[in-house]
Amino acid sequence: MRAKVKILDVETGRFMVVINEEDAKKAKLHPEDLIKIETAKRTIYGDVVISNMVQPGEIGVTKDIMRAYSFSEGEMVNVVPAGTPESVRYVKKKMNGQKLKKVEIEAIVKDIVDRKLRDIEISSFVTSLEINGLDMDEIAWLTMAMAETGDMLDIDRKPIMDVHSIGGVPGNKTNVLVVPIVAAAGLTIPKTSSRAITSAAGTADVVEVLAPVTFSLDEIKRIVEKIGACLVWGGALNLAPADDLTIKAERALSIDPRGLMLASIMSKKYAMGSQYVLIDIPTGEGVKVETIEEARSLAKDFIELGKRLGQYVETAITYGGQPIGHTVGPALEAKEALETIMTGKGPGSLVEKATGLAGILLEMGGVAPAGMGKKMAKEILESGKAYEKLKEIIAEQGGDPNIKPEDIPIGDKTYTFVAQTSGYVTKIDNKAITTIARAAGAPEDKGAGILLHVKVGEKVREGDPLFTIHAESEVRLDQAIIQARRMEPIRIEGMVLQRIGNI
Ligand SMILES: O=P(O)(O)OC[C@H]1O[C@H](OP(=O)(O)O)[C@H](O)[C@@H]1O
Ligand SMILES: Nc1ccnc(=O)[nH]1
Repeated sequence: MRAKVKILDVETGRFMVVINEEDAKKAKLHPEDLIKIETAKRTIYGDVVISNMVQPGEIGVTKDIMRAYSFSEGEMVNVVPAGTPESVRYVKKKMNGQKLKKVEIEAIVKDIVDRKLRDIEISSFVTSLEINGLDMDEIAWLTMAMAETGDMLDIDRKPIMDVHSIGGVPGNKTNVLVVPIVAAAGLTIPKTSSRAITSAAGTADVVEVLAPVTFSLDEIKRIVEKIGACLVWGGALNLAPADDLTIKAERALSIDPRGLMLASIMSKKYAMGSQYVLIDIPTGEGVKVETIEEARSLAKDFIELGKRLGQYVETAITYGGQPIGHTVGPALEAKEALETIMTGKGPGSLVEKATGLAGILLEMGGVAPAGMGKKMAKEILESGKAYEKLKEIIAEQGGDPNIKPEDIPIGDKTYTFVAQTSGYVTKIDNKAITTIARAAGAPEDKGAGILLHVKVGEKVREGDPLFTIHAESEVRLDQAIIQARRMEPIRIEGMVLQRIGNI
């Protein structure tokens, strides 16, 4: 069928093509069918939506499509039913627990990027990876396919350093400090982050409170060649574009299958041209990796994958048994990160982790002698040089470099939970903290989240505040309170844990 393009002021988060009811009947098209739109220059795929908001002979394209492919109003296109893509068979093969071939993985990734696989199929693929996993060959093929279906950055500075956390631990604003410390030492670090996957705030969500994070590759090249660093959102770029589409399914399910996580992280590092990569593996109860053995095995996989891609990878297994610092949620975390970098002082967990990771990078990049990296990182943080570099990053990315922690708006609907008994904090439940912060509206509501008044090991008296929930709306606050009452986010125990007798 030939049709005239009508540009719609509608955003759906998916590629959708609106067809008039009469046309749909004639062409035997049904809601959610996959259709192909062809012009002389391009072919794109989208899901059918049937509506009389377009006239017979017209198709409506949404803003989501327009952002990726520009059409002009009135342009004539061919509309053809697309049928089921071949790669669905390969998704099913993985569901059955079979190893995929290189070409099959390439077909799946290409179809994800071309939007031939819809959210339903992508989420089936993600679920099949969660259940059946990938071996190292499959992971390497997936990584390359994800990188090669997008653009590559070529920065005119060497060496290129990079850092990436596998995430999972609440409050992980660490890399907002690590990147400026490393760049202040003269190294180049073009950092891309994803938004939250399983947590209440990804690094991209946190940085966005301070400055825009959405840039083109050319803009990133300009920023990094000028100041040696950036803190941007990877999903905005055509950099490993399948990543953001699979992350969408992961976020909805709050899962991050191991093989896909390796490919997600390393495809972006590869496309950014990173040569020396440090991977942070937070380990502890209630995060992605719960035991040191699992962390070591994952570390080995990252290093092996790096070798196959020609990158030098080191890993740091870090303490993830409770949140990092005292804040969880984009604005609260941005505030804490800014306070810490401005004064050189902050929560022990945040300062220790940031300077520990930055120190490893300073040694990997050859600017600190072996064993001296952490000391140098601490000096850079305490001297204010890291803060100066963060200000440069904020300014180059279009934010206000003079932003102060107190300027950052935090959700003003609050509720504080207090200790019901005196004792010691013996556990902060990572999963519960994330669930409550998300219920409060994080990461979409930037001001939503949790402020922790205590950390593990601290002594509390009955009635002392334990944590405050911040939300931007009363409804969200109530939902978060309900979640918090259902769970035990902070456990308080006396020194005598149990009395057992007469057995
Ligand atoms: O904790 P969750 O949401 O699962 O993981 C996602 C977070 O982990 C990584 O952190 P970084 O950018 O290396 O600091 C990602 O980029 C993202 O910010
Ligand atoms: N799966 C992922 C985990 C952490 N960061 C990413 O970019 N991707």
